[in-house]
Amino acid sequence: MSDLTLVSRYLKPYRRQFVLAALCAFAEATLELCIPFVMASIVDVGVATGDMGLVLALGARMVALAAVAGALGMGYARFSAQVAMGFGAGLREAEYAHVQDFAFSNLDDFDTSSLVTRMTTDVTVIQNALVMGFRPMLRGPVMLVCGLIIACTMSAKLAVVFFVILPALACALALIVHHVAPLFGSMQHAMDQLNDALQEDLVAIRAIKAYVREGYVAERFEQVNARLANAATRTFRTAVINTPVFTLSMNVASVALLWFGGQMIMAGEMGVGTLTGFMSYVLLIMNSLMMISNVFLLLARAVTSIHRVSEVLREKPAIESPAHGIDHVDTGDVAFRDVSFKYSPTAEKDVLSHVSLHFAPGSTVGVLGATGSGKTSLVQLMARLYDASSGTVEVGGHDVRQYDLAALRDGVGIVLQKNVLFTGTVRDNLRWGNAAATDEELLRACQLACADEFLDRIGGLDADLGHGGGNVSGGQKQRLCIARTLLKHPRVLVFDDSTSACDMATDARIRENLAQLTDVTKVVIAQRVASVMDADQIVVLEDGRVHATGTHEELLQTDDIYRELYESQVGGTAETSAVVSAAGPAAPTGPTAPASTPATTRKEVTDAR
Ligand SMILES: Nc1ncnc2c1ncn2[C@@H]1O[C@H](COP(=O)(O)OP(=O)(O)OP(=O)(O)O)[C@@H](O)[C@H]1O
Repeated sequence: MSDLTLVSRYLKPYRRQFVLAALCAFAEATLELCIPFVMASIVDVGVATGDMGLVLALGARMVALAAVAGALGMGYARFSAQVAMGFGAGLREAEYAHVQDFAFSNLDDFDTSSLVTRMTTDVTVIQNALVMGFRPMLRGPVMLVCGLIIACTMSAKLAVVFFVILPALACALALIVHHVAPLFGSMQHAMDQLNDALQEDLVAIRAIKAYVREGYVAERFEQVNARLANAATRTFRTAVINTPVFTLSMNVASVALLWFGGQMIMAGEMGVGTLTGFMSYVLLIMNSLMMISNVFLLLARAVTSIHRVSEVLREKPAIESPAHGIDHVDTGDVAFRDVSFKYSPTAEKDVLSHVSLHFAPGSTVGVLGATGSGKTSLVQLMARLYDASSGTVEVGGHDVRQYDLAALRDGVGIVLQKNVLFTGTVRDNLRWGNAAATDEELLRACQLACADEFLDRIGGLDADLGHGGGNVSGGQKQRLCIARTLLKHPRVLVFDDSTSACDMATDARIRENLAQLTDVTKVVIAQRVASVMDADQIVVLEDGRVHATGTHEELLQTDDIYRELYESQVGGTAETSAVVSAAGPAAPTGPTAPASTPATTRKEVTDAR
């Protein structure tokens, strides 16, 4: 019921059309009820007395009634379409807007494909229930009650037939609806699974081809497709039983009425016209029951969808802006104070454990650690993409929870590990960072991110990046994503392995350029020691804990993990490395490539391919 109240809120803008549609349906049903009555008079009075004038007058009345009923039916179609389509659009919009407010943790709770189904198929199911169910929902009870009253007035004796057959039919239809309602739930779930498989396979179609796994994914798709087909077959196999049950009841009622009615005519208790009119009401009454059962079937399906849509609308965003939050990040000072974090409150183990760190404003901080050690989790807390489970994360001297979310995320610019570009031009994409940026500002950001090196080749700021940025290479995509974040002019800039697809020389040039941003704190997560060895501070994470912090030289001396990483990537023993390090990182194997490195490197050519 609460789901229904929640969803019906989106009907409010269409109240007028809703009432008009209801009035049309109601009036149409009432007029239709009068028609058999007039028909009985034509036969019993007009034909019986041979009064042709009366027959014609009553006939004209029947035609007029039918015409007005038809016009009302059209009125209903128009208003109900406005209600259903407007309501559906409003509901989809509300779901979409609410999903935009979801925190990362909310998104972890819903599969993308399920969200898609809930915004499309489920809304369509509710719309269909409105368009197809509203009219019979109003007409059904009106026709049933009025039909029974009129039938009783015509012949109370004959109407007894209804009181035997109708309860039996009602019970049978109720049983069918009761049985079929949960089946709709399983069918929608199977639909989610199909969408999930479809989405994953289409997104990964290139990888599927590269690994020659077409056969495997086709088989997997066949399975989910068969599951949906089976669920739908089970559901509709049961749902359609109401048609033969209805036909059977109808035929039994007709035979019984003809049998008893015939005897009554022969006994002179009833006229032929009355029986003819009565038979029309049989059809009307049975039809009304059929309508009501169909409405229940539609509603049973719609209720499942309403519940699924309500689940989305009810999901409370895990992270929200505080009222009157701080609207600007003033400095790039970052502090983690005894921070622990896990993705789910029920998870046994913390992903980050008692992390305490301080990054000075304007400094460069490198974050290293094995995969899964918690690097991404650590930096996500700075922009409040997730909230720490305990302890506090401070940016610019304030707890991140005190900031207005938009202000915080403008102040802490993250180039995510799984970065994305969108359909559109380079300019459109860069302006995600700053909608008001001029072309000069866009080009300056591209220069800093070393994206200017390929920009002319792909067609400049007007180049079309294609769907998901598919027209550029991995390394080029990363550089455009860096430029986009730079345009936000953040106080803290976070690179989550954001240059992994760039060659070493480009990586070094980007770092050199970013070093010019002296008032910006730069936090660089990297797999390559070379990417962070110039940093003011390097944080080594192990299994969610801070294993060590220090400069490159300090860590070489004191930290086993760092030393091993350095030796495995750069080569040499700790002693020789210390010598190398003492000699400066500009050694041939170091990170800073000669300034004369050609703009287009072997790696980039490979990327472009
Ligand atoms: N959305 C999530 N839900 C649940 N667990 C997660 C989620 N994201 C990451 N984890 C888990 O948290 C741990 C730390 O992951 P995180 O991504 O922070 O590591 P990382 O050091 O950045 O790894 P990598 O270098 O591979 O990117 C891992 O064990 C991972 O499985």
